[in-house]
Amino acid sequence: MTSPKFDHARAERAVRELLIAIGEDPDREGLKDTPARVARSYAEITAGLGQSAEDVLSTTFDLGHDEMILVKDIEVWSLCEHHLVPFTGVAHVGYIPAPDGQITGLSKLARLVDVYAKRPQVQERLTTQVAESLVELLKPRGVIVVIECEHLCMTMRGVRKPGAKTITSAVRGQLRNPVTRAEAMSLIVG
Ligand SMILES: Nc1nc2c(ncn2[C@@H]2O[C@H](COP(=O)(O)OP(=O)(O)OP(=O)(O)O)[C@@H](O)[C@H]2O)c(=O)[nH]1
Ligand SMILES: [Zn+2]
Repeated sequence: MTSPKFDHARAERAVRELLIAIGEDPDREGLKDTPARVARSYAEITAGLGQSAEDVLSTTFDLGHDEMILVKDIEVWSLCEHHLVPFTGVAHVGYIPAPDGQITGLSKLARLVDVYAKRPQVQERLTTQVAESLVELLKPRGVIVVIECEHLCMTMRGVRKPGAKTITSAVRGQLRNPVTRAEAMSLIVG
């Protein structure tokens, strides 16, 4: 779902301007449909701007499960807000349900990552937003979010260090307890 704020005509004009700025001819055969294509592509990769955590965490149910639930290796594609090039990797999202046992669907954790990844972002904020929205909406006893990404702004340009990975975490509630945290980390790393 595209963000309602997305202005296709303006995005097309901007891409046309950018092509001119880099010394290209936006009217040559190969480029004539590019502004519209790039606009559609940006609508898709910034679709999270039109979504909220409430949209995806509205389905909850009570399974009486009171131990940690962890979905690991959720693919992440986000957009570095400094250079507008991708950063990509995986997110691991775990929580210990609230005492009333309310849990959400497993796919909703992956959808939540996308809500905050599909927009101009920095990895630290992405990590915190996923954790904070789980705290707010599921009222769990604990949350752990670990994200590992490669930033193309560090690979294809600038410092040019392919393979460098940035790892960020946000840990809340009972998962800050060293024993529980170590158990979660062993599941993530193992
Ligand atoms: N903390 C953080 N930094 C990021 C992230 N994505 C990109 N950056 C950094 O943002 C910084 C922007 O630095 P600037 O000096 O303003 O830009 P620049 O001249 O293009 O920097 P270089 O990338 O070093 O060439 C760079 O160090 C990037 O590596 C992120 O998700 N988190
Ligand atoms: Zn960057």
